[in-house]
Amino acid sequence: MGPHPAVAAIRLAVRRVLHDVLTDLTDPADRAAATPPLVLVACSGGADSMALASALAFEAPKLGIRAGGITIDHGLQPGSDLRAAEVVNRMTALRLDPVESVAVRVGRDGGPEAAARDARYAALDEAADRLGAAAVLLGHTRDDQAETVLLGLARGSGIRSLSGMAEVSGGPGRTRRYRRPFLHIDRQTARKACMVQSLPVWDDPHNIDPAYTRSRLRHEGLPALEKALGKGVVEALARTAQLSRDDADALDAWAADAEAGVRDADGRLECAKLYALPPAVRRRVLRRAVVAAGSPAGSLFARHIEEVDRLITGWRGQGAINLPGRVEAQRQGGRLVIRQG
Ligand SMILES: Nc1ncnc2c1ncn2[C@@H]1O[C@H](COP(=O)(O)OP(=O)(O)OP(=O)(O)O)[C@@H](O)[C@H]1O
Repeated sequence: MGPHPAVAAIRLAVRRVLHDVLTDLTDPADRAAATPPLVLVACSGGADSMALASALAFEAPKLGIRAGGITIDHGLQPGSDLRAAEVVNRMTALRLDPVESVAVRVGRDGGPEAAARDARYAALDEAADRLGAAAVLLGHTRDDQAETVLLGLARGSGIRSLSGMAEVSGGPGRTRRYRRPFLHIDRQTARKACMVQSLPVWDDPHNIDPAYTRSRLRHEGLPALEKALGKGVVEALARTAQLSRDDADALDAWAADAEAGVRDADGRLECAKLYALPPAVRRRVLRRAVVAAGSPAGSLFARHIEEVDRLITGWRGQGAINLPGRVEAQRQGGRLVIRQG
């Protein structure tokens, strides 16, 4: 008898990703540096990442891959170090090796969720570099993706923010470090896979704390939407993410091409040529120019770009616009001058 369908589903998802990781290791230097290659799972001890850890432990040896695990202790609750130690034990019991717990100090920038995430990814990057990992697997599910799309929609900042999380994304110097094998797997399946394999899971109290936006969305928002629109809404939102990502990538590529055509010999942006571009492309060209001038991409919001755009489409002699990172945008003689002050 084969494994339970939930276990088969998570294993297949992980197997596919491990094949991709091996395909990406085409650089002979990479292959030589890490033989056999190491893949890490980022494990919180929750159902999603425990299911992921179990599937990685099962599939990796069959492909000649070493499987390890990292858990991050955010130090946000009393006893979090003991819990991290317990997660290490659980990963060790799955025969992952190496297994580590890394304690981080969570700052305050951008609210508690964002600060914890920043600290977590910095620690995962550091661990992956130090251990020479070819990839780090994350346990985000289709439900997480649906939540991310809704959060993006509520921000009102365009299709890039509707495109949710990528199946493959980068860290510093590594464009394809993070992999999300479960983006097409629902949370129930991950939970079921843990249950039938008798894997103990730890439910993060933050996930049910109504003080957190994502938690409210998970426990109140999405169920209300499902009630109103039907059960397929999670799947539809996840599909929206994929379609939006493809559209956003295409528009970004268009904007990269268009940018060269709207600069004059001195590299300044010509307002008349910008005006002639479709708004979606023009706003992207402006965003690229503002980021290139030194504005941190993470602090630049749609409203900033809209204001710069009004120098092109709503020109009535307005003054310089101040942007994050001490960048200034100003219209001068039919040209847009964007520079750091
Ligand atoms: N403390 C942590 N240590 C290591 N990895 C983590 C930690 N917290 C989150 N992750 C990684 O990020 C993924 C998404 O985490 P998040 O908290 O957003 O979702 P979740 O649904 O609570 O996941 P899980 O059920 O695995 O805890 C996790 O599946 C895991 O891979």
